[in-house]
Amino acid sequence: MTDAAPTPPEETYSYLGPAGTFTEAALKQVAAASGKHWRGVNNVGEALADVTSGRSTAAMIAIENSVDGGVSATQDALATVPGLRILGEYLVPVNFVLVARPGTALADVRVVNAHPVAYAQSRGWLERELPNHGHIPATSNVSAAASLFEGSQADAAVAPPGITDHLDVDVLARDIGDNPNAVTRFVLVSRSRELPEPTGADKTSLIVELPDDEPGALLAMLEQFSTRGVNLSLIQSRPIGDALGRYRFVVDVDGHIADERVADALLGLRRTSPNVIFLGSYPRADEQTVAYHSKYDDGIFIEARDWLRGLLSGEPD
Ligand SMILES: O=C(O)C(=O)Cc1ccccc1
Repeated sequence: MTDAAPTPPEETYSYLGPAGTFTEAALKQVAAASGKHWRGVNNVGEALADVTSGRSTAAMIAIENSVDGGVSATQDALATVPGLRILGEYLVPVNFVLVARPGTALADVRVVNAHPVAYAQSRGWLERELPNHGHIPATSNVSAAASLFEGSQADAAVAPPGITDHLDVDVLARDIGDNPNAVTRFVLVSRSRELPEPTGADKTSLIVELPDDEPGALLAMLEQFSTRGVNLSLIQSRPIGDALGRYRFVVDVDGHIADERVADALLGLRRTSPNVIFLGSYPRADEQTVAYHSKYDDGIFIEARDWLRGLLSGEPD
């Protein structure tokens, strides 16, 4: 008699919950997550801890939005939690409604529950229409509304338009976001070492530290990319936190680590930076093919390497 094979743990995906958040909408775009177990969590740290502990296969987290910039909690977590890789990016258009318990009028609203990132994106409307309001931070856009029924001192909440599918709330105002075209970028993060295949429309995410007190160190870092024809789509500084004036750079570059020009730039960074964290190469959400000059084609780098190898091994010219 043979032993039955152990049942593998159910594949789980963590996301900022509860159901109805924009983060859930991003996870719905992931074909591999369909039909799997989804675990709603309270913050980015909890989502990433699920991944590092092996409790979850992957986690969906917000990393950047078009109004308020980079999500610092996410950028800092990716810089400090070891072993994480980004498998893909997903874009979700975001707009917001102001909701309240049934029967509340806009004129009654004194205090508003809102996720800090949603609050930052609705600040113009809130300051104009509710100039004296107070703000209570919430863990997510849906929990902002849910807590109105759980003893919150707030009278209203900033929430996603789909909130009425989940909760019995009155919508006091629609489209309260300061930018009607706001988009949030999410990333799916895992511990997997498997690199997504290059598609020609890829992005590589890195975190780079600079040598201390070296004039021109930032320029030298940027030159690693410019001399290989590699375009940057994001560069943002975040304080390292141990002393004033020490920063790390969150960098997104066009291209895949399997592209020779990107690989060569990474070698240059590794030589010149005290710490380079490779967060992953993955397909761009906008599917835009990466454009670059033909002098940075893979074949040009390969030929140069072969030429050097030939010289070293004494091959005839
Ligand atoms: O996913 C959500 O709904 C969140 O609460 C986080 C968030 C906040 C603002 C814009 C996008 C995501």
